[in-house]
Amino acid sequence: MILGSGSAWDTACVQLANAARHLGLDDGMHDLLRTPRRAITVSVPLQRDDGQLTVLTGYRVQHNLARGPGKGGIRFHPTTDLDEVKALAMWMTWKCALMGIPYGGAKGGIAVEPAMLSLPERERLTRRYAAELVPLIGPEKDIPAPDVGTDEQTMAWIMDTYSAHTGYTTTGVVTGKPLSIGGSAGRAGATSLGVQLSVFAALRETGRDPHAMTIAVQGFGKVGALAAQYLHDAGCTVVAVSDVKGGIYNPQGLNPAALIRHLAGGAETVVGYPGTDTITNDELLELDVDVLVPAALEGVITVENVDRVRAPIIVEGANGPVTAEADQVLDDRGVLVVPDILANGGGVAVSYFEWVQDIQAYFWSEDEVSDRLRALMDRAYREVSLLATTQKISMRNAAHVIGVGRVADAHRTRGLYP
Ligand SMILES: NC(=O)C1=CN([C@@H]2O[C@H](COP(=O)(O)OP(=O)(O)OC[C@H]3O[C@@H](n4cnc5c(N)ncnc54)[C@H](OP(=O)(O)O)[C@@H]3O)[C@@H](O)[C@H]2O)C=CC1
Ligand SMILES: O=C(O)CCC(=O)C(=O)O
Repeated sequence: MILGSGSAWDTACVQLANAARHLGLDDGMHDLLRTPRRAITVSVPLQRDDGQLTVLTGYRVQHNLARGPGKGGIRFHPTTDLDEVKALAMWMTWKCALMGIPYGGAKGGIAVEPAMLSLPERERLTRRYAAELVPLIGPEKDIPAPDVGTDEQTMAWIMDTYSAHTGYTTTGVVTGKPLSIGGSAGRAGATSLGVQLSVFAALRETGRDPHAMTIAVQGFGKVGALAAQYLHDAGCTVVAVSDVKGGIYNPQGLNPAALIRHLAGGAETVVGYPGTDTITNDELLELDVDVLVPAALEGVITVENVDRVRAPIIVEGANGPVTAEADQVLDDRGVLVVPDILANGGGVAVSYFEWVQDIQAYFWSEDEVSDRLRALMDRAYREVSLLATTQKISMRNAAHVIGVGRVADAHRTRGLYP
């Protein structure tokens, strides 16, 4: 195992290097797979509601396009930078290959705190950023989707801005759109459903009874909130959840649906929810639970805290929550880590279904979407688990070996590499 410095980009490069070594890839192919195909930085001027002009920085990285158009979310977050977006784009490449969907990997973002912007400011910012991306994106080129700090409305503005440039409505340029303009049934909960299915697959594999399981979920956003709800609805006891302001804990279990309603009713944070103790995000990661689901940001389990992480199973709802060094420690300790590119692959899988439906202009029922998602998740989990068991490698390494191997194969088959 090769170790790195702890940044998302370093972690992604270490994971690639481990897979490349396992696959016996030569240095040229390894370089080709590491290097982003395109990386663009754009300045995004934003006129604030008070008339002031602020210039923000946006990014879009198309990491690899060998298997199809770029695919990946757009993040609005204050610490977003080019290296983070490169890492997230690389993970999208392996994720799409692992899920068996015909895309390359991409990701984008703007370094901004969206909570500080009014709705009209968010719209102006999104449209201006989208206008800068118009030459790069499109249903056959690169298809953005929501990520941290963005949502269905953001996708609607991007779709509209793109369509205004092309001169006709192009629904397939983004996924994760509202249903009324070509979104797919089931996309909003798809990542979370995939996380729940991954948790259950890991429990089955290790002979654990879901009804006896305690679970902690970090992050109560688009992924974390519904993952907590689906796990609760499926019989697990969700004892802790958190957002950026902190976490809440009740050893008897929380009711995620009631908590979601509490937030929809205007509460700004989960902290202070009646009948719960307040804990920090660090404390949540270190709880004595059966399953830990990090579903916020990358790099939260590091060499600094990994020895205090007690869950025997970690299912990565977030991208890159465990650094490469911490991952090695967990592996040595026998912790079962279901890696991000598998565990959260349900989101991009249903994004693929949305794009297919947009292109056909023919839409499926939620049951059809959910059945197809379950089939893709099940196949991907079984492939990773089988390789991990037969080759005696971690689920992380196995997932990367499959994803990286498929992309390398696409390059060889196309003849871009001898
Ligand atoms: N959306 C999707 O379909 C997919 C998302 N992912 C990944 O899942 C993760 C979460 O994404 P998503 O749910 O969409 O994002 P959201 O923006 O919807 O939610 C993020 C959540 O994390 C919380 N959070 C932010 N910063 C911190 C922090 N420093 N410590 C603890 N909690 C924090 C936020 O709190 P607050 O609301 O208070 O800011 C919020 O609850 C990301 O890693 C993303 O890349 C992966 C696959 C698909
Ligand atoms: O739905 C998509 O296209 C991408 C989702 C995403 O950004 C991710 O899987 O990390």
